[in-house]
Amino acid sequence: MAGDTAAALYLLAFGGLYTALRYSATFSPHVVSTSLGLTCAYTLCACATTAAYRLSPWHPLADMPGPRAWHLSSLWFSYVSYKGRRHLILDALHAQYGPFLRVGPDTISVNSPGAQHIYSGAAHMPKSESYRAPGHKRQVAMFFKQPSERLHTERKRVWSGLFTKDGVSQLLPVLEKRTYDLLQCMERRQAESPDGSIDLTECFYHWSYDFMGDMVFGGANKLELMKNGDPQNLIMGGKMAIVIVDSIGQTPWLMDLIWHLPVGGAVHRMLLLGAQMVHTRLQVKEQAPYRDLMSYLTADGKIHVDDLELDAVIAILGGSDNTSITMALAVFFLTTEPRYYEQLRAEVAAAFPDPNAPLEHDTLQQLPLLEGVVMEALRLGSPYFLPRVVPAPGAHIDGRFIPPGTVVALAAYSQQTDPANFYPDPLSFRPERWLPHGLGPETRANKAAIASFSFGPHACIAKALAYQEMRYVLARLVLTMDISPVVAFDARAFREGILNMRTTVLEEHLMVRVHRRPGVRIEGFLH
Ligand code: HEM
Repeated sequence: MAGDTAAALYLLAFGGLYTALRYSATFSPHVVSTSLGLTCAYTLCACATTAAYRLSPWHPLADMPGPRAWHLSSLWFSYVSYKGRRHLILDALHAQYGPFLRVGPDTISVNSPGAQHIYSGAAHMPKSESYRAPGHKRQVAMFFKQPSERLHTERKRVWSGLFTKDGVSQLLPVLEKRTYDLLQCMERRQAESPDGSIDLTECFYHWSYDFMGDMVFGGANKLELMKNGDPQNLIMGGKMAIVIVDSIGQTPWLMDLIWHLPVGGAVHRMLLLGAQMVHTRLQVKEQAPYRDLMSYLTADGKIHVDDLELDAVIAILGGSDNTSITMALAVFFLTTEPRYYEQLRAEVAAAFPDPNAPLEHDTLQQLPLLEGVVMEALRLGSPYFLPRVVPAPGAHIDGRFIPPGTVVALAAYSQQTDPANFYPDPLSFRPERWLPHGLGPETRANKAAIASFSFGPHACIAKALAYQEMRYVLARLVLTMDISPVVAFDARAFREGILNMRTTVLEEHLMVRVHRRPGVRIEGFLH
């Protein structure tokens, strides 16, 4: 039962009790306090019985180790998720308790390569309730959680038209234009800034929103964040919506309640924005010279407009958030260890001696250090916790039986920093670990352990495009710009302030100075 329905029934029961006492033959003047007392007593009994059962040896997860307090209620895990250091806390707890860790009454985290099976098609594990659309929304999808595997496959097939080789190749001129817009935006903001510095992450956020606006709506919504800034607070509003779903969503009944409170406003606003954008796009007569996502979704007229709105939100958020933050982290690591910036430039410049030349993707993906930079930024920057539900009659992970109904997720960060997979210096940004000679004869760089795009039928639909975007922008940046952190920049504080709640939130700004390289043209330069 949804949390808000349960709360309504609770109030109804209280009202019923009050009415019964009020009009009973043995009427007492303390009818309100008696009703309240009885309701509280009932609540306490219900909580105590539930808590006792969750801690008891009869609970199906009784033999799973983990902090006892976390077994009592999923509220702990919601709180830990909300604070943004869940991946670090889980990592420490896995080190203490082993690969299987009970993190809630019905939830476990698994730190083992075998846990990738959770996401495979063969496991048939649906996304957990944390992905469910709150507020009894009619739509069939929230963060791509469809009610059945068949509906999910059907919807993904419609989307996939855009992500074929042909679909993506149409977007490349747009990517190139938006990247030149980014370079101009960086220079303009720097010239306008009183201390001559810019927040590079913000520039990347704005770039990715503008590019997604083109990709999803053919530019019909004219967001133009790089030009106009973000007066509607789209970026932080979108992030807040993800944070709420990823943290409070771990306690689904609470999510249903939050939906009706002001704190759920970020999710409401995001859905409203999706609705407005779809509406604008559907009104536009003149289409873009390439196929946008909406053209695929509306092609056969079968997808309900409510679902179009939700898909638009998924595309804008999913498509802009991860890419921009991965690039920001890559530049953070490259500029705090400038030898990497120089080495990367040397590699890219050897392949493209003219900094304004078109950057063919086939060449970009052959550049080993560029690949290493992207892989390291993904490895350290995507500590996701993606919960799935074990179907009946249960499942085996690494030979251990997991009862049906258990919510289970891979401890991605622990795998991505495990010395068994990445050695030496698993916690450091070392792009050369991906090169043929790596970091010496002992090097381990286990690509299969990178869970950044997840696995199986729900894996990221845009993985190839995302790689293409990141390679393209990073290559163009190093070819055209010198970038250095401002003198006061504290790299340690920046790294410690990287929070993750499925979206990455930075406590510190990535403040840099940029200088255009000699011979580079930016204004009006397009192929
Ligand atoms: C560095 C960039 C990106 C990363 C690291 C990334 C990561 C992921 C991950 C981990 C998932 C699985 C989520 C889950 O199961 O809860 C996912 C799914 C998804 N991503 Fe991405 N993503 C990126 C870029 C993009 C872009 C550019 C788009 C474009 C719209 C996109 C669209 C989607 C969609 C639609 C899904 C749902 C797929 C499904 O459930 O079948 N992503 N992504």
